[in-house]
Amino acid sequence: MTAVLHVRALDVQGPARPILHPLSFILEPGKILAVTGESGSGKSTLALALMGLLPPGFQARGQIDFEGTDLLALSEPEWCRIRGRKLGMVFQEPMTALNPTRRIGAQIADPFRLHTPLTRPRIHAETRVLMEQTGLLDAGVSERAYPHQLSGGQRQRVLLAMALACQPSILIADEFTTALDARTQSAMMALVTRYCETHGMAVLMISHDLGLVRRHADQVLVLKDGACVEQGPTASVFDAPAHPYIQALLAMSLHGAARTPLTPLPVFRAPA
Ligand SMILES: Nc1ncnc2c1ncn2[C@@H]1O[C@H](COP(=O)(O)OP(=O)(O)OP(=O)(O)O)[C@@H](O)[C@H]1O
Repeated sequence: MTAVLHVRALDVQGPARPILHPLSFILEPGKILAVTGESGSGKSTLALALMGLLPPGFQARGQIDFEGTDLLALSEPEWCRIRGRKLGMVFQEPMTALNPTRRIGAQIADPFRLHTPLTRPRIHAETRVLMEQTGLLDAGVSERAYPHQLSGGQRQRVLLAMALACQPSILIADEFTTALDARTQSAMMALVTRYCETHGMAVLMISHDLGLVRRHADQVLVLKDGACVEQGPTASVFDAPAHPYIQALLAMSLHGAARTPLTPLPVFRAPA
């Protein structure tokens, strides 16, 4: 199958040190690639690099080939034409990603206004469809609500609605179900999977939740200290993990941290 995104030897240098060591992978249409690894392993940095949103002082090198264009060579105006239209992203922190001073209906409508020629009544109708698909209408959330009037999970749904609005070729979802209860999490994953099946959307899903990864991802990439330690089809990575790091992550997720002896972090050590 032809890749929708081909990442070759992508690395990210931070202000003081390398954050991501060279990574290569592909995203296939209609498939989900999960990126997992411990906190600080570089998952969000990878997502931000793919969206051209690295913080100041960070530098990405390598190649991110999307529809014959190297994204790393794009100017900011070129990025603005692609972000939100071809590449959708759901960020980890919904409160910082939403504008607190604007009603959520207007924010969900933004991608239509920015990237499509739809008329105002059509935009309004499409906004309602997205609110219905993401369960916001059923939860009694009004288009006129402000972000602070919503729960964390509802705000996460608003971000998903915005990301899906233009039926992107790629969705980058950074821990987007972490704030959701199990039932809502599975409804959101069902919606994402439906977009994969019906629109051929490819997904890069960042998650600590190995159960979620196992249930939904086609491929897995495991990061440790900014380097890829294992990647491949989900069944192979879970059933026969080659690297001791993923073996340890799986053991902890299966048996629970309480049964796994952990080295205490220096900050929690009792004074001598
Ligand atoms: N703005 C920044 N300036 C300097 N270092 C940063 C900055 N943002 C992230 N880092 C560092 O980059 C590394 C990777 O961080 P990143 O947020 O990508 O990890 P992560 O795997 O997404 O973690 P988490 O699961 O906790 O979100 C960490 O060591 C972090 O301290």
